[in-house]
Amino acid sequence: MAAAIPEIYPPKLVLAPKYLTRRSHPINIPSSCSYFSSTKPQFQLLRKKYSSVGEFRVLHRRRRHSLKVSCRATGAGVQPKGAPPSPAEIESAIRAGKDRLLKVPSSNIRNFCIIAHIDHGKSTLADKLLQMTGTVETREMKEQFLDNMDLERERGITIKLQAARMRYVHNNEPYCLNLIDTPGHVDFSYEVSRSLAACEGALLVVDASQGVEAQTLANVYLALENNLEIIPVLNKIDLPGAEPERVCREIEEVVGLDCSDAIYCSAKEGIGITEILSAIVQKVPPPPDTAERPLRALIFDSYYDAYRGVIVYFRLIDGCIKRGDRILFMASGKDYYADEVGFLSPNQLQVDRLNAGEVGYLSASIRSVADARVGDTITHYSRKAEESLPGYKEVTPMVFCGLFPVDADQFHELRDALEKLQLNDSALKRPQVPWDLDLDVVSLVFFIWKLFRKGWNVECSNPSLLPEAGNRRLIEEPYVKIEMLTPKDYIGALMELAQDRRGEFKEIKFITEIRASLLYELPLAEMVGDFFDQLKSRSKGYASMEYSFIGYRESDLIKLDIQINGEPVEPLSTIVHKDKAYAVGRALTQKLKELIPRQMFKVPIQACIGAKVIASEALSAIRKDVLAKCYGGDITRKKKLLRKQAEGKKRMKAIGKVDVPQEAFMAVLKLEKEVL
Ligand SMILES: Nc1nc2c(ncn2[C@@H]2O[C@H](COP(=O)(O)OP(=O)(O)OP(=O)(O)O)[C@@H](O)[C@H]2O)c(=O)[nH]1
Repeated sequence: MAAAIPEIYPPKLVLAPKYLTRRSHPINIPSSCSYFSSTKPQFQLLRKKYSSVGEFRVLHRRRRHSLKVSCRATGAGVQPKGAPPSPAEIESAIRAGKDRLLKVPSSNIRNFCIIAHIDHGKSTLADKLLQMTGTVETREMKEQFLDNMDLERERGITIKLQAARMRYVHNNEPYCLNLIDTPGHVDFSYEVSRSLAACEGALLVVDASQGVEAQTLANVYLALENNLEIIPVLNKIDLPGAEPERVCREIEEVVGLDCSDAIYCSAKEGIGITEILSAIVQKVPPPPDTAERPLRALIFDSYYDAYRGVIVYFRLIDGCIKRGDRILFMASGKDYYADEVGFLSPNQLQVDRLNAGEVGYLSASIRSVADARVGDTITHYSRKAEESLPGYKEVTPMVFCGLFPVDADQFHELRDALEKLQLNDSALKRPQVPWDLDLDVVSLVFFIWKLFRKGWNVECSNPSLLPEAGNRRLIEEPYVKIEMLTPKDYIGALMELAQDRRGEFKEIKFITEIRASLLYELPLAEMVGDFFDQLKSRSKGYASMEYSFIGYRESDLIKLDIQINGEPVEPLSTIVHKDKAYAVGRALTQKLKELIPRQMFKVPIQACIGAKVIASEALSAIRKDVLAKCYGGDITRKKKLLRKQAEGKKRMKAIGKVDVPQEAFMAVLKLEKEVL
């Protein structure tokens, strides 16, 4: 254990600013120090490891010039921070649980993740593992440690991946267990696939009272594709409705996994946790020892920190990474100096170096997450890996959304907010909106449609720009393949739902006597919105689904325009399937009639396809009783007053402009979802 101490307690040296102002200034360094940092953050040290005498270079980040600093033997100028610990200090560190910083050989490292359907108890189990291994003190435990984004807590689902290093002693040998938490929601399958690629094993957590769900299957297939060792765990056995034996049989039949030594557990009650930890040590293979190869690290998550730039979470597949290394992101082609490397336990802890097989984080003053995307490979700038790690995918936008503030004056604030969001989420593409225009337009939920005209193809994401039917040859829309797993009683209801949404039936399979899998292909436009809600409500919450993009297909789509007082309102234009145009048109006009305030003149509200009006409503005029002041009196006088009023209204109608209130756009958005 004593040999590992320098790794645990690297004596830190702080380089005083006065030594960074002149070139080639000699510095005296105590020989016990292994690395140092600078008190001036704008300087980055290129060589941090050195012997007591030698030279190293200091780089000024912004100016990109470097200083040469030579070192002599001991003396003043650099203060060591923290002397090596005494044996008594080490013992107390072990007692306090801080010995998890201890390095273990790669044969004692286990990298694993937990895969499960949403709400089957992944986060609860992860928290219990952290607690049982002493990684997190019980009193430090927040409600759930791994779901530590506010949004995640609020919604109760895991969105962003997190990782944690745990120390576990098995048969008197210390092991380092790295847990990578995966999001369980259908929308994050790429992130799940990258975190699976960072592991050698997976705990397959299945709710013993519910059984295998669509997403369990999808994630198990992903795990099998990545050659992971899968350990089945049946959770929630404390529930009265738990049937672990039945669910075991279901896993064997549906997934084809041997469940003879599946672990029964209750993450909530803490039952079966030790068995799970032992199974991880015994069954999950250790990472191969490839520390000598050129560096290759797989990024499985990243986030933007306002002070340190992008923080990258990665798994070291080959080689090693040290603080101060010049690193290259192979897909984005960007290079940086690693300011800080460390691991998560589950809070970030800095270390000097990480080796092949370990999971850690780094910060390198990276400005945008787009430079270090999930799935990208990190290598050394000077000793590049020949090939990047497989599986990297550019995330292509599938759903487009028009965002707008209720108050049109806040467009610039909205733009700033979107820019910030984009720094943090590389999947977000900012719209090409002419921000400088006085925009009080609103767009509905858009997708990309592909248009094929004679000889050339275009992509269109704005319905108001869709050419008339005569000017285009064909139009394609994105399609998805969808698999629904449902108890057999709800098969009819779900088939009806899919068919209503223009779904093409592909296959039905009975995976057990009582559960079936339905396969459909349908347009993405029909699936976003409330499809998932409908699936849940029609199956009383028992069905689950999984989908994947399968490509573009030709479709009979048309543009539906809305005209108010004869004027087209472009932001309300929408693209709908021909068969649904009438229903959408009718619903839109009716809703607008309720929302637009009455004017002094009659306002027609029409839904049109090209020049053809398919639905129409009229907003009646506010009438002033112009005859009120005529007590009795001459009929010709009354007629004259009425004629004058009618003329006035006619003139107003011709020149009058109807303001559509922002609430109307919002309500139409909601309605679109309901009708579609
Ligand atoms: N009775 C019982 N309830 C449990 C057990 N494990 C988890 N739960 C409950 O199940 C619900 C879902 O648990 P989570 O751990 O949030 O589920 P999850 O799989 O992480 O969900 P996502 O983060 O959304 O993917 C919570 O209300 C937990 O309290 C268990 O062993 N027994």
